[in-house]
Amino acid sequence: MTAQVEGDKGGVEQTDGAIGPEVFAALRRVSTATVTTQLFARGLRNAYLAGLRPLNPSCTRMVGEAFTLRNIPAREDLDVLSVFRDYDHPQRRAVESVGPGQVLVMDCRGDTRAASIGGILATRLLRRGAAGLVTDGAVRDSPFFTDLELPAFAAGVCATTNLARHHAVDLQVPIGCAEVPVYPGDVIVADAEGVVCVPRHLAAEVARDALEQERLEEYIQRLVDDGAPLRGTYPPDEETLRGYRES
Ligand SMILES: O=C([O-])CC(=O)C(=O)O
Ligand SMILES: [Mg+2]
Repeated sequence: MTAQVEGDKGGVEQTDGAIGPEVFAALRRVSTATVTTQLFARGLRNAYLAGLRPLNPSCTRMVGEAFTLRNIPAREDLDVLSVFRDYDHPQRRAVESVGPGQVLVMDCRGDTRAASIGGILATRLLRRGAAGLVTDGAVRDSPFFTDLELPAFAAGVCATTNLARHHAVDLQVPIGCAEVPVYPGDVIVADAEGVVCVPRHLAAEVARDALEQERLEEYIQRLVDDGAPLRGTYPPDEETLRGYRES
């Protein structure tokens, strides 16, 4: 694994070890659109978790390491209400294991016919210091999520409890979420547009180059807003780049 330290010009550079806080800080400042372009430039075209929407539109900014939970289809004889008497049920254990700053990412195989989590468990995640939650299934208690100060992204809402469709099996294994591969420790980045998964080993360089892309695009945006045509401006030719460097 690689990790990152603050570069001498305020950027981020790779070293060995954990992901540095400056990488998370940089990713918090850039859009998911920019992050997908940086991943695309590195050959990764399937990083955006299509179809997931924020449950609280005023609480969408989320960056953190993925903590994964895998569900398989439920079975009537196994998935009954009494399983929750076991506090170590994998769904409950997942909630009580997510660390501060981590994002709980749940694989529900895109099945929104039952919830994957509800308001009480989400409140517990918030109190544990989680950065947020992501599911390619549904949530229940969705009106409660509208005001919850926890970024939460789901493919739908459904009043039915998880046991009807989902059998939680594994924590911290590679999963598919909205058909995107998510490995434990990958960096999840979200904004009002949705959720992107950044492979852990790319987090630092994507953060660095995304910041630079956004600076340049802000400059281009201003030029276009002032009436500049696309030709020569977007993408920028040498003259526009010179103007940007001198700005
Ligand atoms: O049964 C569930 O999915 C859990 C639930 O409602 C909650 O956390 O409030
Ligand atoms: Mg509930």
